[in-house]
Amino acid sequence: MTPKTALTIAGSDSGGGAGIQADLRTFFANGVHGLVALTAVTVQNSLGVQGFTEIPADVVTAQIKAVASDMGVNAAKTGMLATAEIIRSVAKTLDEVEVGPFVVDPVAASMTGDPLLREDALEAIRMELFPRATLITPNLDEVRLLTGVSVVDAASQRAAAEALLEFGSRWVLVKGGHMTGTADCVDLLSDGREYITLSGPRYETENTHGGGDTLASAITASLAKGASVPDAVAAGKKFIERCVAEAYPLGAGVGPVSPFWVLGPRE
Ligand SMILES: Nc1ncnc2c1ncn2[C@@H]1O[C@H](COP(=O)(O)OP(=O)(O)OP(=O)(O)O)[C@@H](O)[C@H]1O
Ligand SMILES: Cc1ncc(COP(=O)(O)O)c(N)n1
Repeated sequence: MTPKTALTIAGSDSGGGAGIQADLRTFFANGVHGLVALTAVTVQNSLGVQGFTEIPADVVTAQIKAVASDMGVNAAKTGMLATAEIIRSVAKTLDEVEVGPFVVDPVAASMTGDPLLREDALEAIRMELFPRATLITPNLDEVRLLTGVSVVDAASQRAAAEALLEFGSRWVLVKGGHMTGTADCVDLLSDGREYITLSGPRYETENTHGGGDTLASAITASLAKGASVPDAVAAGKKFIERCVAEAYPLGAGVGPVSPFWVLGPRE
């Protein structure tokens, strides 16, 4: 049977832990066929991002149009978008082709602090993509950059969700992976009417490279299969928890979260 399809519009991670590599393996692990519009090639390992080259904007949009017109897209997500020009071109293309539910992960920098966007591009994501998004999934650094709100507890997490919804997405997920002083990892999902707290154990590990991408692509896979946003986010949270629990060291720096558990027990 032909599986549902999910499109990632994102960059490549030569270390294989984040970016399209994380998205494609998460799509596979969640039973959907992955489609790709590559935006940038990063030179990256466990220690950080040494540099990147962006793909010309017309080549990014041609990839989207090629797969959408022929194969159909049941849901789509964005990761690293690199430049304001790519963002504006993607936004225009989304008005011309059907991609189903649309998840925007406003990736601004790697977890090692290296920029993944040229200057002024985050503002373009806010202006051009948030109003078109079914769901946006910022982490706490991105929340601060976008709204000025520093999330330190449940009240400020809710204030951040309210401020982010002003930018026009239908739903927002304020991820709490980087919140300090909490025993659990608490993410907050809201559409302005419902406020849904997703709480799970915080695993002791340094190896969380690709965690944000993996969560957003697991959510996108569920949306492609027809789940509601709350159900897709709940399933994504369960998926990422298991991936963080089984994360492994690789290289001298930060290792990746692991989807290998889906293969069952191995030697
Ligand atoms: N140590 C942990 N244990 C369990 N879950 C975690 C842990 N760290 C992050 N998570 C979960 O992983 C998901 C990604 O959250 P996070 O806030 O880390 O996003 P991010 O900063 O975009 O990710 P990245 O690590 O890729 O930069 C969230 O659902 C969060 O609750
Ligand atoms: C190509 C690409 N896309 C996204 C990330 C963010 O992932 P992380 O925050 O885990 O470094 C990354 N490092 N590289």
